[in-house]
Amino acid sequence: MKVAKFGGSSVADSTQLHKVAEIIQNDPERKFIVVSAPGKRDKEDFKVTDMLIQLGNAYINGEDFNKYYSIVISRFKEIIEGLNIPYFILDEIEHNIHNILESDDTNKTKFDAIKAVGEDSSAKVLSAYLNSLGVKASYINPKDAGIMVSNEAGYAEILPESFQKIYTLRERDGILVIPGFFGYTKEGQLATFSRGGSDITGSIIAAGVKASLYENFTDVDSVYSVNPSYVENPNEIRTLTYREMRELSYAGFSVFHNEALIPAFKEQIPVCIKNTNNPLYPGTMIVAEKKPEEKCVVGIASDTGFCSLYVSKYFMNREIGFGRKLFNILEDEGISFEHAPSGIDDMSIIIRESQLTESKEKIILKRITDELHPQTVSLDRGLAMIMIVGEGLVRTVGLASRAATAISDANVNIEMINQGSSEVSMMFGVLSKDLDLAIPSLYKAFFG
Ligand SMILES: Nc1ncnc2c1ncn2[C@@H]1O[C@H](COP(=O)(O)OP(=O)(O)O)[C@@H](O)[C@H]1O
Ligand SMILES: N[C@@H](CC(=O)OP(=O)(O)O)C(=O)O
Repeated sequence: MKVAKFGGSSVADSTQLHKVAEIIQNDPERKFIVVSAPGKRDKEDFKVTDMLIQLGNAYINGEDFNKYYSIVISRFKEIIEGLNIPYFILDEIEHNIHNILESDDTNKTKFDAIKAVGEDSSAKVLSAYLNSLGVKASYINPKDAGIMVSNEAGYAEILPESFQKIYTLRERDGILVIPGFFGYTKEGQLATFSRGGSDITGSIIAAGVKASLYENFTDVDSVYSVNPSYVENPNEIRTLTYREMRELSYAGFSVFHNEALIPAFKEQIPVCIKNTNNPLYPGTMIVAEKKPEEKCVVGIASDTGFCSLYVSKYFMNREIGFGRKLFNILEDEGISFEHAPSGIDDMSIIIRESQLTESKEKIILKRITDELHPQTVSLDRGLAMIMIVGEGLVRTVGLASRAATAISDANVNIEMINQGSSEVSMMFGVLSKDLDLAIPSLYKAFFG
């Protein structure tokens, strides 16, 4: 039995949904179908989830939300008409939105429930469409499927007790269409995963039902060695290990959510990234182990929006508890960190900029100055992280120098290097504005 997840681009309109139905019917093993909310139909288009977020924000701020409501409803109206399925589904979608807004829930819960309307509606639409084609299919709400999550709206995590119930879905008749992106807390409240979280639902279902394969259908033929927005026709990756894909998706390969690999990895379910627009193409397999390859680097990922908190103090290495006190300050202020390279007298902590408002920055710098008495403490914004990833990395001589040469060939200054903490990746920090130069140069050095 397989799980097939169809992303926003695959359910963006009725033409895409025709393809989805054909893919489902072409393989009787495709029993568990997970869907996202309708995504962009072209570059200028909007994602339904973004409109729902605008709707939720407008509602909470007491502003007029009708503009966003109409956009969402007209998108589903177009899809329902294009598929020629019963019109009452549109009424159901409208009722759902009104019920959420008029409920007694807190604004936080209502907001998450509104965010999930896109996925929930997509699943209802697809199961009705499959029925109209004579295929036995039913919509399954995540509560009914057993997806129980932690009480962290917008960042929910799966609870381990979910998997036993999910396994029982195997006994149900026909195709099960499950909305991605959300689950329910023990108290019965809806909570969404982080953005892009339908990939996580697909992986949870695949692990729960012990699927033979988790197929993730998107709009590209494969995972490429570099984000295709930086390089034309980049190298296609045929096979990746879970470790490689997790590092790459964490560092910016948005094609697959980095948290989505964990449930599949725990149950050793192979994952295949495939193209809804070219379903016979083999795609990219993600597996536990692969044969050693000639090329030790499989991909170069990058992401912007980081800052570096730099602290220096003589004899930092000998001051017992210095690191703990520094991290305690961050913990107290509710800040998580990404990397923390350190030296004898220095430590840099890489943090996502979105976490540090100007007032938070002031508080943290003052507390470090007052409580740790460093020589220097400063914060540099506008950083990008580049991650070079490959299983063979630790065994290959001269890789760091090849990468550093490629970056300097592009006339880009390296702000930071972090190698050694992960066996499969090497990290370089550069200024965000230099990414357009550094990435093509690195790509040329390793794949050109
Ligand atoms: N290394 C990469 N390989 C393939 N696609 C990538 C990579 N990095 C970023 N992407 C982007 O990921 C997109 C697919 O992910 P996403 O937009 O989330 O799809 P979906 O709508 O199917 O969920 C691609 O269109 C591509 O622009
Ligand atoms: N619709 C949600 C969840 C998701 O996974 O979407 P997509 O498959 O389009 O990345 C979002 O936009 O975050």
